[in-house]
Amino acid sequence: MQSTYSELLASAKQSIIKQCNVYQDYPVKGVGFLDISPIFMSTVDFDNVLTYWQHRFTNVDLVVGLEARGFVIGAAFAQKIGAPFMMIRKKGKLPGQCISEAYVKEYGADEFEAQVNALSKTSFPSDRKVNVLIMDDILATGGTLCASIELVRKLLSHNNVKEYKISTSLISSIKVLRGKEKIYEKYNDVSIDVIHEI
Ligand SMILES: O=P(O)(O)OC[C@H]1O[C@H](OP(=O)(O)OP(=O)(O)O)[C@H](O)[C@@H]1O
Ligand SMILES: Nc1ncnc2[nH]cnc12
Repeated sequence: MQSTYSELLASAKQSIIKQCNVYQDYPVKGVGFLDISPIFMSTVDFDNVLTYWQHRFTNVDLVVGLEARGFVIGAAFAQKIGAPFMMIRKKGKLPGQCISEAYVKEYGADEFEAQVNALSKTSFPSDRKVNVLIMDDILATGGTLCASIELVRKLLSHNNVKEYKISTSLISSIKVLRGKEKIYEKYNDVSIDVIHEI
């Protein structure tokens, strides 16, 4: 019998709790690092997460994965739902003309880039809003996600996509760091879906 939405969410949440580990004072003192990588070693647990997302997000026209852990998550989900996948990479990793956004994350500063022509060969629906899903593992301070949203908005504008909805999907978020609030303050039209908030 088909699982309900709440059963799928509960199953995904349990898989994350079961597989993910926290490392104190890594990579720097004061950071509680949430390591989600073990979930990729369990096809059952990883699929629980992907299956929840498959029911949570429909009509996804583009999946965007954030370097590096977001690549694993986003590419797997994009392939599962049959959607195109685009990488947002750290500065200096992408050839050709790029747009960039510098940002600060919980334990340092970084800069994202996206190729200007990344969407040039992709055809999007013209009879409804284009649904873009940005995927990553952790929402901590929100600096990373903010930068990725800015790049996606610029890319969509560059490709004359005027009607779109940007959704974001994370395995986990760290509530005390108020990353969600940072995003909602800057982008009130973006949705944030987190399976397991700690
Ligand atoms: O919410 P924030 O405070 O901005 O931090 C969240 C980001 O930090 C990590 O990326 P990081 O660039 O450290 O690493 P990775 O290359 O290992 O994914 C994580 O994967 C998120 O992308
Ligand atoms: N606490 C944390 N755990 C894992 N990844 C992170 N990226 C930023 N903060 C993090």
